[in-house]
Order: sequence, then structure tokens, then C-alpha cells
Amino acid sequence: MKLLSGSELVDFIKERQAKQVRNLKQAHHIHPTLAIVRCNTQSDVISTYVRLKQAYGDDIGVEVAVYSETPDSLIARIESLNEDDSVHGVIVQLPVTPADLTEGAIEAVMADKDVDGLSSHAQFDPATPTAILWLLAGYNINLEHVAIVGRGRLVGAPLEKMLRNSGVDVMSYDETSADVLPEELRKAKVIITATGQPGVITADMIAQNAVVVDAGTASEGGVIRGDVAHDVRERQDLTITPERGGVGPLTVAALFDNVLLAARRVAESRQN
Ligand SMILES: Nc1nc2c(c(=O)[nH]1)N[C@@H](CN(C=O)c1ccc(C(=O)N[C@@H](CCC(=O)O)C(=O)O)cc1)CN2
Repeated sequence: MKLLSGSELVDFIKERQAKQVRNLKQAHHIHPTLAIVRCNTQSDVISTYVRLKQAYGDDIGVEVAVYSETPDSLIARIESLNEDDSVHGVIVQLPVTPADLTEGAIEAVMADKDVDGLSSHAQFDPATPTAILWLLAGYNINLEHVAIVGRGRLVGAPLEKMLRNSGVDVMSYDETSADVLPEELRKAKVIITATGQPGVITADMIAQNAVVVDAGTASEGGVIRGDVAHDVRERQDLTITPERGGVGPLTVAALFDNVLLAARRVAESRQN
């Protein structure tokens, strides 16, 4: 088995980003700042995601401010961060509780600051699809016979669009394809899965020597679980993301790339 390790690639990216931060501070007096808005105070998994982003920000010198909101204060907080010139990126940490507030909250983030790239007016590429493309490029994976499982807002749908835009032929599946999925997936050389259903991809669905990228982030008792079943990890012929240190660390790195891009745009707009 060969591992696609995001953790191994992330240090190079961090070094580049830390240099960019120093330049923004020294040459432009801009202190890049990310605001994370959460509305789900009870969730341990959300706290883990937020902690990972705070730690990453610390490592590269980006300020990370976290706002814990109630359903009543959520939109007002986002609107006030939109107006705050010291904030360069605003994200709504998902999942939001109650879930029906998600759409409105994401759409409330102004385009220039939507560094998660999740709104309908997004100007930035979303983090997890970018992370997956970095990972595949970093390990020279050939993008042919690619199958994406899951068409969610965070991963499957935007990744399909990004791959198609760069001319890659992609097959995409969701819960409506359950009957044909095992047979179809066995034709794929690269499988990217992000359904949020732990164990949904089993060893018998995967071709010999395939590449498997597991971007599932389901929460089971406060623990983050991927989509691939345990038997997949026993297959020695596969090239696969590890249970920890695969797509996740690069997702955080890709988010901060967008924060720095947003801050650089502010610097450029001041020069013009
Ligand atoms: N607003 C957003 N919400 C969510 C996103 C997102 O991109 N934007 N993605 C996921 C959660 N996520 C970032 O927010 C995220 C998930 C996992 C990791 C990560 O590095 N995981 C580690 C394991 C951590 C652990 O178990 O302790 C790993 O894979 O090694 C980073 C970010 C849903 N919500």
C-alpha cells in the first residue's frame, strides 16, 4: 500500500505562506485575519476543526478570531465582519445547527471575504477540492478514469466542476446511484469519496492498483471518520490517503491560501 500523505506536503506550503504573511506585514502593514463564525457550540468535532485552523494560523502568523453565535445573532455577526476592514476572510464553520440556517449564513458572507468559496457568488476555490487536487498533483497521480462519490456542497459538487473545467473526464455518483455504484466504481482508476457515510466504500468496490482519496468527515461520537471501510485499508495494492494526515491538513492549508489571496487583493487595491 502506498500512502498519499497531506501532512508530508503541508510543511512546504506553510513555509511559502509564512513568507507571504511576513511580506504583507512588512511591506503593506496588513495583518492577515480570518474570522471563523460557528453556531453549534455543543459539537466537539467543530471544536477540533476550529482548533486546527487556529493552530495553523499561529504557525504562519495569521490572526484567527472565533465567534460563537446563536441562531439569532449569526447573520448580524457575519454582516458586521463583512464591514470590518481588519478582517480579510470570513467563514461559517460547518455544520451549523440548526442546519436550515446554513444556506443563509453562507450567502451572507460578502464575495471578497468568502475564503471558503462556498457561496453562489464565490470568487475563491473551495478548500477541500483544492486540497485534493494538490494531493493528487503532489504524488503525480494520473487523472484518468476518475470517479467522485458524493455530490455535496463542500467537496463532490465543486470538485466535479473544477475537474471538468480543467478538461478531466469525471464520473460522479450520489445516493441515487447506490445500485450501480459497486459495479461502476470497479471501472475507476482514481476514486475520490466524500459522502460522510463511514464505511460506505468497501474493498470489493475498488479495482486492483486504484488510487483512493477519502475526504469523508463524518462525526461518530466526537471522532472524525472517513468513507472507506476497514477492509479497504488491508489492500496492499492500493494508493490511498491515510486515516489521519491525508486531505484534512491540506484543506486547512488551502483555506489559508485564500485568506492570503484576499489580504493581497486588499494590498493591491490600496496601491491603485
Ligand atoms: N466552513 C467549512 N466547514 C467545513 C469544512 C470546510 O472546508 N469549511 N470542511 C470540513 C471540516 N474541516 C474544516 O473545516 C476539516 C476537517 C478535518 C481536518 C483535519 O485535518 N483532520 C485531521 C484529523 C483531525 C482529528 O481527528 O483530530 C486529519 O485528517 O488528519 C481539517 C479540517 C467540514 N466542515
